Amino acid sequence: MDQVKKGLEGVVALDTQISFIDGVQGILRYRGIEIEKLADLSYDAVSYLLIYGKIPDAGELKPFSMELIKERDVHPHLLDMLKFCDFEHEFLDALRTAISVCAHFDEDLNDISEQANVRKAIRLIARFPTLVAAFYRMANGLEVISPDPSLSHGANFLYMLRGALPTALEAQAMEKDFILSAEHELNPSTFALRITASTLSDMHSAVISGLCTLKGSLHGGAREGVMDMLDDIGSADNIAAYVQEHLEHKQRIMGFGHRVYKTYDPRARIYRDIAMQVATEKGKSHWFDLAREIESVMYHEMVENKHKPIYPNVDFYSGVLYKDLDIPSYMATSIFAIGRISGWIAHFMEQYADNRVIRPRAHFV
Ligand SMILES: CC(=O)SCCNC(=O)CCNC(=O)[C@H](O)C(C)(C)COP(=O)(O)OP(=O)(O)OC[C@H]1O[C@@H](n2cnc3c(N)ncnc32)[C@H](O)[C@@H]1OP(=O)(O)O
Ligand SMILES: O=C([O-])CC(=O)C(=O)O
Repeated sequence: MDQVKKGLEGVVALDTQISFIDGVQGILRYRGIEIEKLADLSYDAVSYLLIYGKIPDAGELKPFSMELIKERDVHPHLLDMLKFCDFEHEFLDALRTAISVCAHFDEDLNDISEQANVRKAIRLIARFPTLVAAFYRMANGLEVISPDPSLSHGANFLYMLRGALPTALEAQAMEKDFILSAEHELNPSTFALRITASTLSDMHSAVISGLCTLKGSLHGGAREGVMDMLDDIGSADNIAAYVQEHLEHKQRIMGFGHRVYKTYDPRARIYRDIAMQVATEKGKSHWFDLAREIESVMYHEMVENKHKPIYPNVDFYSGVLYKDLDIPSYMATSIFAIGRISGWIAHFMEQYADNRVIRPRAHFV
């Protein structure tokens, strides 16, 4: 039997047409298009691209967006049931429960035909933001706000969260956040989802596998970790001690390092720009400045210790952006999932289109 690669490092498990990463040069493409070019599109257009393989023209985008808007509402009974969720912790747990309950309301649940899968996909993409915003309102004793059909995916999310319209820049930042979070080849949650799909289980079940896997602090949960770390560090004077102590005890600095990127994560650079713009608009650059300083200290610590540099990943400046959008850290992973859902759907469809059950071997010792 072949030698075991711990953590499957470098193992190529399947062919995909959905995204491409060059981890040495720091290149990420969705369906052949550089992430830098996609960040200015709408989330609806990028979701269409991921699922159907092409950037939609106006005649394709409009009906797709209309379908998404039509499906934003969630059944009031569902919200009633969700009141029993524990909102003290990461909302990911509530989202996982909500998707499980949504499955019972979905008339197509066990229909695994392509047409039914498209209908379920639209409903899932459309309802993730509604659910997460509703949890926030319920957790804080506020009235749940209905979606506004005139707003984009990102603007509508912030509106449902706050009960007030975001600025144009905030709305743009939220759209970009969803786009940058949408897809990343065979990351752990997508792999988990594809394994579930490969058994010909249904879409809701596969998405729940993705959610459960995204939650971990080495994956999507690191975004919450970054936000909490910024709070723990508090001010620039504390950075060096924090970083040195963590490295000395072999503890991870959240939002740094990546299995595939050996250079700067291209998404982190885009997040850095948008986080800076939002901080500037709000006239409060504290978190952004602190993050820049953490990045610099990390770099110098690595150089001094003759270690390979460890760069910020997608979770670092997204965490900073959320702080400047006044989003609490316990929402971070569930907001990541709002973006990631369209990538998950694309992988679910790709797995179904040319399926073989995913079943590797283990080496008995
Ligand atoms: C959406 C996402 O999932 S992006 C990733 C989000 N996760 C995080 O930000 C958590 C912090 N980062 C990490 O734990 C890791 O970098 C991971 C999980 C992302 C990747 O893990 P792996 O590919 O297994 O990297 P591995 O653990 O082999 O690390 C390689 C070396 O870099 C060090 N290293 C990697 N990341 C970090 C970090 N964040 N802080 C400190 N040291 C780190 C390791 O200690 C190891 O050092 P060594 O060679 O001296 O032993
Ligand atoms: O690809 C990975 O391993 C993790 C990651 O960056 C993502 O899921 O966006």
